[in-house]
Amino acid sequence: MSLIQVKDVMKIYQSGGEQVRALDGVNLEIREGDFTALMGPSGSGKSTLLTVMGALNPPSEGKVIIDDIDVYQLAVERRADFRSNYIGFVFQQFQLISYLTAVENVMLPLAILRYSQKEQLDLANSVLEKVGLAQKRNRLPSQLSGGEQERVAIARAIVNQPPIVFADEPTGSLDTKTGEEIMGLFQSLNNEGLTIVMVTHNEENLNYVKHAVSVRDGVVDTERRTEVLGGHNSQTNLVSDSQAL
Ligand SMILES: Nc1ncnc2c1ncn2[C@@H]1O[C@H](COP(=O)(O)OP(=O)(O)OP(=O)(O)O)[C@@H](O)[C@H]1O
Repeated sequence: MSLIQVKDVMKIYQSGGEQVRALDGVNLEIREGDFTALMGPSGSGKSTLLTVMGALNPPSEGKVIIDDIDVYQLAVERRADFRSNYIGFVFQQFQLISYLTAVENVMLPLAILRYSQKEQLDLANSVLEKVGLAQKRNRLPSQLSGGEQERVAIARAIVNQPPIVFADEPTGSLDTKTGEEIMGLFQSLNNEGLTIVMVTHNEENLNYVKHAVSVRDGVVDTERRTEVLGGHNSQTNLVSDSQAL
């Protein structure tokens, strides 16, 4: 079933006196349970597409429909509520709050959604356990490695069980081995049903995804679907290479 539909999306930024056409007629469908990589050269529009899909960045033209909801038709406050319930974000620089511990960082989205203190703590602890950080829950971000900070950011993104996570270059600042561990974590979350859309420059990450989309000059250039065999993906399993929509 199609969970996210991007329909004829244009995004034009005003930069000084200039107009930058960051997205130029994008059509894309993300199915429920998909794990999609957005790849492409620097400046091609990947992050813009991610934020437009993530209900954070209104398109100049076109629509984004998530679970049959036309997200930019929602008033700003309702769109913020929608984001809180439907979408988790993981950014390359993690964006953890430096003076809060790991568990306090993970509790934040639940505090915003007005969960009780006990629910916040119980859910944050259980999700930190899931990402392998239960022992370090009381550390500040500065007392954690890059991979561990990434795990906290992932825990924070999934703590209120949104159906979708968007990640922008989540392995960009990690060494190869840590990057592989993080991709393995994303893959196991996807196997549990989480829909994930990820911007990445790293071709190795294609080993973990089900669907790769190439973005060039603000358009979706090609799409490839991978077939998952026994829970493991391989680039050799690419089964189709079709022109996008
Ligand atoms: N807020 C903004 N104002 C003006 N121009 C912008 C803004 N954000 C992005 N752009 C421009 O839009 C185009 C697409 O940028 P975007 O960040 O989406 O590309 P990207 O593919 O994610 O790049 P990278 O891989 O380098 O992160 C670029 O030309 C960029 O300079």
